[in-house]
Amino acid sequence: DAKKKKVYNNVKMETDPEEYWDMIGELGDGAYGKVYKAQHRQSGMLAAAKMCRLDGEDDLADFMIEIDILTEIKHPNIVELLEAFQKEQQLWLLIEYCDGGALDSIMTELEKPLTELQIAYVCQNMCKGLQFLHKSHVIHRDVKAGNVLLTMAGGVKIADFGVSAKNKSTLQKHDTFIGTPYWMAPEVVLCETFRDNPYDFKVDIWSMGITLIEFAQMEPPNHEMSPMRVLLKIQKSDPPRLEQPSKWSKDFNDFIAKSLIKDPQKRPNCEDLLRHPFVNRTLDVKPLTELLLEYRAEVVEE
Ligand SMILES: COc1ccc(Nc2ncnc(-c3cccnc3Nc3cc(NC(=O)c4cccc(C(F)(F)F)c4)ccc3C)n2)cc1
Repeated sequence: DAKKKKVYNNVKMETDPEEYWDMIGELGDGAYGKVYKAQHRQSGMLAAAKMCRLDGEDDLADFMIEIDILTEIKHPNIVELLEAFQKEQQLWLLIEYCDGGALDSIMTELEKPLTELQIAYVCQNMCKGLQFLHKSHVIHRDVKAGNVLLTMAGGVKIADFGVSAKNKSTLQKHDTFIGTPYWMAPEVVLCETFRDNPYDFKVDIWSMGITLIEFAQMEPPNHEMSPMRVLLKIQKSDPPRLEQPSKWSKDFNDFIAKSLIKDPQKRPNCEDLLRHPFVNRTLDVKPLTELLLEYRAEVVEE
């Protein structure tokens, strides 16, 4: 019988994106496939376009998890899916282009960490984005500076470049860990208590706490250790702290301590954290736009 044509309402089936979009540059060539900078011919709108190969029968169904998440989640602090195309064995995802790039690349390029005011502004926006994700019953599971995108206007957008959404359902596939261990919460490391755990969204709060240390020190805690050693350390040691606490405000140190509470039941959620004095105040976008102009100057220079 004719293969039942699956209807994917968010995907333009059997359509070539190049009918509407010009590929004007390359953004990266990661494990997931090629990513281009694309411009919409009609509107001039910019996008990041990722082409994924559909080799297996169930590949499209797996990518549909990512497409469904991104279609359903519309929030100023989460990257926005503009369009998705399927053409033969290719799936194209087009995401609104964030012209500031990823925060880990910005720190690497400028060879310096963020200031406390820049961290507070980014943290406030990340909390709002994560709050929305969690309210939509989506757990990110790989929060880190490399998954935070900026726009030159000072927009902060949570993305996920790492594993395909398929691995979002479980952290393990064929018993290999997926995702980077340095940002992993203790309960994830323990794992046996992890499945069907009502507090599993709290893993993103821990990873955000680790990401704040990464913003302040350019690297996550224990970055000098091997991934395997880190898993044991996270599980058995006290929560990490800033290396030089006296260099930072009491509020910043306290916010990190609360995000890095080992017991997920005692760890605060995004609502709780948005009431914390470190982020519960009017924060100017200026420190971040200054950072972006420095970064823009640096990149142009090269
Ligand atoms: C090297 O310099 C730059 C300069 C600008 C940019 N800007 C930019 N803006 C938007 N997207 C990207 C991007 C870069 C590399 C790979 N993928 C990118 N975006 C992207 C993200 C996704 N998916 C997600 O971000 C995603 C997937 C699942 C869940 C979630 C979340 F939980 F956050 F909602 C987010 C799918 C397809 C694409 C093309 N890059 C990046 C690097």
